[in-house]
Amino acid sequence: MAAIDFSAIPRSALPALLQAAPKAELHLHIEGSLEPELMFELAQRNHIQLSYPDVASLRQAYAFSNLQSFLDIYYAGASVLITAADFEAMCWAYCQRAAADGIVRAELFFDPQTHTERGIALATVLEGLLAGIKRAERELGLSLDLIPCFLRHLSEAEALQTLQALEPFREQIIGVGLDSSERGHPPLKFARAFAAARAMGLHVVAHAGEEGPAAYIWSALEDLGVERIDHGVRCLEDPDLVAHLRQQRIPLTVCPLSNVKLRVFDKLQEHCLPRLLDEGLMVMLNSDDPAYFGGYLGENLRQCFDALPQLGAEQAYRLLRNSLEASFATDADKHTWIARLDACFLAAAGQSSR
Ligand SMILES: Nc1ncnc2[nH]cnc12
Ligand SMILES: [Zn+2]
Repeated sequence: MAAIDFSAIPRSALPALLQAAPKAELHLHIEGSLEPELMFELAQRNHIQLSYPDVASLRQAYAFSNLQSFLDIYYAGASVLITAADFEAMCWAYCQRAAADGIVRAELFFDPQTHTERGIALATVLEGLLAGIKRAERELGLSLDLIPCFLRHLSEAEALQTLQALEPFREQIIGVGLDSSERGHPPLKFARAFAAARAMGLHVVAHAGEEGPAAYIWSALEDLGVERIDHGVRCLEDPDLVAHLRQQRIPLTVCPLSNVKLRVFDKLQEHCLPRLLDEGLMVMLNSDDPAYFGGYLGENLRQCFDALPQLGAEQAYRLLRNSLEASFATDADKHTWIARLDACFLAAAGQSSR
């Protein structure tokens, strides 16, 4: 392949290119894709009373001061999910939006304990999500996999019980993650649960360095053995960590609109994304909880390229390519998608693909 001449791609061409080019989403909580309209529909169907009278007032409540203020509302929202059909509807709705954004691969987080604690069987959750996934693979041509996450505000014993409950579904998941309230819950707390997951041959990832310090990123790498860091934006506070992340090519699944909504950064213009790219880190964009944070992956890309004039065609290519490379898809699939990505950028630069 000819080297892509990024200087030949004008900034005005980027929105269409970012939209059309193949990309992966690696940090998406499927419960965070539950839009208020569907939430109210499911609440009515399941005879559940929400704390807000209508969609408009619920949306108004989406003004968060930090991660915990969001999580309180997010867990309450998930309480409308009761039957497999509910999980399927939520999953299918996300997949349609993902396909419209040019996503070819998505690795979906879900929180088993958020549902089992309410008496919903893990089998029901998985039956619904897998039905949505199968439909999206068939009708939209997406490549999808599931990553259950342990809730870090709960104990390690509960994480181990959850892992045990997941064992019958081993072939339906590709990895495990760690999410929920970060501060006060260092990764080390889950060292045995992650060792057990690795022993099952599962991929392992963890949220770290979103609100928590750079030390939590080190701990996720060293104590849990994670392959990717979810968020990780606070790595910049530790130059040794930045050097390590660069040398080891550890992916950081960065979520800019989430970071602004949860007040990690005051505004997108102040987001550290350009610095992370300048440091040569393997970053890509993700939507995290798009129904709550004001946009899906396409919107994250659009708003970042609008707000950050330092980003151009080369950075756009890097972000998309990193997303595909950092995925847990097969090498053959990654190769196919990267060839398509290259063809998109070569065409935009007016170069031939051959
Ligand atoms: N951004 C986030 N951080 C931690 N836990 C989460 N669960 C859902 N979204 C999350
Ligand atoms: Zn997240």
